[in-house]
Amino acid sequence: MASQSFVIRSPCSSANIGPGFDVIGLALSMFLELHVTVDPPASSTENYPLNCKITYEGEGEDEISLDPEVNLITRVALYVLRCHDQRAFPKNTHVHVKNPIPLGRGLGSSGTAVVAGVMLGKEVGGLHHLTMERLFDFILMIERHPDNVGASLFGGFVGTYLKPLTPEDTARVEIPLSEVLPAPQGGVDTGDRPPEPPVGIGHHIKFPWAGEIKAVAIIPEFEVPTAKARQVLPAEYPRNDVVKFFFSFFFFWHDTVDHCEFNLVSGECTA
Ligand SMILES: Nc1ncnc2c1ncn2[C@@H]1O[C@H](COP(=O)(O)OP(=O)(O)O)[C@@H](O)[C@H]1O
Ligand SMILES: N[C@@H](CCOP(=O)(O)O)C(=O)O
Repeated sequence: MASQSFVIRSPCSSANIGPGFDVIGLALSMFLELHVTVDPPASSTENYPLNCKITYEGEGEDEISLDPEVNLITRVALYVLRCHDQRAFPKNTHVHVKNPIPLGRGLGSSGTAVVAGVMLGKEVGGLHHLTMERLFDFILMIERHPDNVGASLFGGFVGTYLKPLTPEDTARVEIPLSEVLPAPQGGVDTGDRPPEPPVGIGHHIKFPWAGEIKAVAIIPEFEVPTAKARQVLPAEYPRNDVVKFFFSFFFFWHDTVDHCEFNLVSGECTA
């Protein structure tokens, strides 16, 4: 393999927008960047686990692991690689992460990292046949709320939902995350092939965004993990609240989506 270098940029996102809970996401113009070099000549004497050296600057630099078996980005890349019978990164892979996105504060940093991870797996693995839709399947095996990841992958203002799966596929995707992402194993590779995603887990629709509306993010000085934030939500909602929800969706749609004709049959949205 010839040496190569490239940059992957993945935008952060805001989700749970208004009434679009777990459905609508918006990509924002702040990007996680992976500066990747793959330099296979045998000249290097350095040996990194799984052939991958990670360096990191920016938000989270004191807490994010540089071990490729632990780091979320490289674990996701390894998931994609191992589904294609590549057990490790190509020799002498260097991933330099530049991250301006605050962690655990509502800008979808984990979804952005997962999207960057599948892109990394695709590029270093030479897996050029993987379409954006197929990459979405891999992402949805890891992150089951499609809104943030849909926006980070496809860009812009995006509606997403998970498609109903057959009972067999439902059984296949209901698997612990640890069986999808290679767990830290102290350098021992079990050789297991991880479960591949069924085809077409999710669907997305791109909406035209009304250009007059600008996004302003207010970032708190404390972190709240998304999983913990969700625990305060009630399991059921009174009917009045549900009616208000649909009402607000109607106005949200009218005000936010610029001149969009939504075709309920095709799922297409045309400006
Ligand atoms: N650039 C990154 N590299 C590695 N892991 C990351 C990165 N960004 C986020 N993560 C992981 O995602 C976690 C934050 O996820 P989460 O609680 O869902 O918050 P957010 O709303 O920012 O997505 C971090 O604690 C870290 O484990
Ligand atoms: N619907 C998503 C929204 C989470 O947003 P985040 O920015 O806090 O990651 C989910 O619950 O995962």
